[in-house]
Amino acid sequence: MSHPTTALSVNLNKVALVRNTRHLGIPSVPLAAAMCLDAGAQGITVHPRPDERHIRPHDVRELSELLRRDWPDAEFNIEGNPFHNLMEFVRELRPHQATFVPDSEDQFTSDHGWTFPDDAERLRPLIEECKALGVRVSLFMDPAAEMMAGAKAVGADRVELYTEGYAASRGTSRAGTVLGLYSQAAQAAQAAGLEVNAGHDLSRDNLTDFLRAVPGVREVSIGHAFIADALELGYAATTREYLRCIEDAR
Ligand SMILES: CC(=O)[C@@H](O)[C@H](O)COP(=O)(O)O
Ligand SMILES: NCC(=O)COP(=O)(O)O
Repeated sequence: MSHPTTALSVNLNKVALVRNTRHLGIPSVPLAAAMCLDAGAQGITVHPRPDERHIRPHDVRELSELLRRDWPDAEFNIEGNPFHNLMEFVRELRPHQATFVPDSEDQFTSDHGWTFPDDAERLRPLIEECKALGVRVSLFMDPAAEMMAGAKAVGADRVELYTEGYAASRGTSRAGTVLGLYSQAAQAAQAAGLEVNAGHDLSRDNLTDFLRAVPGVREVSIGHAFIADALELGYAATTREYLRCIEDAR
């Protein structure tokens, strides 16, 4: 049985970060989205952090409108902490997917996932609200196989495996062991009835090996390395390169 291809969702945080360093409106976040989608990306991800260091509320609204109008088959994934500002965007814009991330307001970058059973009861009503609005819920998780049943029990549709640990292990003596943790976590999630996404520090150098080792990943959301590559190659060529990395894993 042929498995669905892993979707590429381009995270545009770092386009907004550069844009915010002048009052000129360039580089354009919507134009970056259009060029990546035109080149074949299946979705767009943003993480509108409360301090607005990069993606700002107007970016989220403009992208939601752009995708609805011009790219109805593309998915819009909004990431954030549901106890901070994420739910306002979910209620207003009803994206295809909300990715719950347990970041503090001033966090340098995302660096850990939810834990179960600790986080279950406070997450449950917000997950129920998202699903009642027709929004798929993905929980940002460390590769902990033992946590996946808890993620399912609280009502999540998907988990997003936090892949910084995988990226950092590449080229070390722990690489095989660490990759095995991700494979086990993905299998445990799928056995529990969850679908699996992945993201953080994925790149052209590490993506194919990850997808070959970790079965059935539905979506990878990639931003930092993608935008760094796009500074050299352009959005369209970079999108094609990442789609090739995904295809090479099939
Ligand atoms: C949740 C995650 O790992 C990333 O999607 C996150 O958006 C990165 O945030 P920064 O781009 O602010 O580092
Ligand atoms: N969820 C991961 C994401 O959207 C982008 O993470 P990164 O590629 O910027 O590390």
